[in-house]
Amino acid sequence: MLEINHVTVSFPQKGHVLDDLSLKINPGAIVGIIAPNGTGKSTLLHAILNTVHPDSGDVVVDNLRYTNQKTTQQIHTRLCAFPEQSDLFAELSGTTHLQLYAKLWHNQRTTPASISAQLHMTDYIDQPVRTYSLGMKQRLCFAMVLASDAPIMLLDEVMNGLDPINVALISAIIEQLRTDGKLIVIVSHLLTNLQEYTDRALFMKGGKFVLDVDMHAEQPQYLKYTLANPTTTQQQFAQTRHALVFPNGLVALPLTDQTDDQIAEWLATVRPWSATVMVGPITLAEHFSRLYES
Ligand SMILES: Nc1ncnc2c1ncn2[C@@H]1O[C@H](COP(=O)(O)OP(=O)(O)OP(=O)(O)O)[C@@H](O)[C@H]1O
Repeated sequence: MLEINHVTVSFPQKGHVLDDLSLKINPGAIVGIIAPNGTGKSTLLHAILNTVHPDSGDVVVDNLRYTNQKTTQQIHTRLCAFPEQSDLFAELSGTTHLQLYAKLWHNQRTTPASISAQLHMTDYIDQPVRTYSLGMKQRLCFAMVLASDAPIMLLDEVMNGLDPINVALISAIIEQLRTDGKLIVIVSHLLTNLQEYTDRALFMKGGKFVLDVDMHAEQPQYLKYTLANPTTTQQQFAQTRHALVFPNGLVALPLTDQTDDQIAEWLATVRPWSATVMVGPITLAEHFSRLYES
């Protein structure tokens, strides 16, 4: 289990990047951390790894805290962070990188060969990394996390630079990791992709979690439509129905407690106004727009 208890981190001239942040995650869960650039997502992962030391609060991994070298080592055998491409060794092969991670984390469950086959890397895995494209290096970085087989995986921008086929491949593997009981914290700007597999989505703002979406809970339904330049009548219609109005022109009328007749009436009203009218929950991308776009 991973616990973050009242963690505050500040940097000179930045103030609190993390402000009294708390979070508890059980194994077998994928938690997405969402926020615009420069908000503190990576800082949170660094605090979990203890590569950034909190001003106050603490991180607890399976009841262990970063109190001394021994507990730090014990925690670090349980955690594996997605490496930066700049950490790769240009002259070493992908296989050597996988062997290194497997050895450091004492992985006896999977082999570099099975991991490279799973990620369709077999053709080039024995070539030196200097011959890899950006996407090939990105896949190798993910393969290294798999090679660790650590119970907790911290994935910062794992999908960066990947084509849609590889995004789908890695997404499917992440879902399988959850089934295997891994605890995964993922930072990503691909919100439609996160929507498919996260168990929980946490939105950060001002150093705090401002929205915590349980993706398995029944999501409230909305009648959603888009108005580029709403008239006064259209604004009043939305206002009196307690609509959520988004900066990109999306209007969402809450359907909770509305009768079928009422919904049919609203549909008939808004259909001539907007080319796209639909019923559904607020998506992660829509939450993002509402929270961060001015
Ligand atoms: N070591 C540091 N020293 C000073 N300021 C830092 C340091 N690390 C991060 N920051 C600042 O903290 C803030 C949050 O940075 P962080 O990298 O955590 O953001 P992020 O949400 O991960 O952004 P991105 O989506 O761009 O990766 C930024 O303003 C950044 O400049």
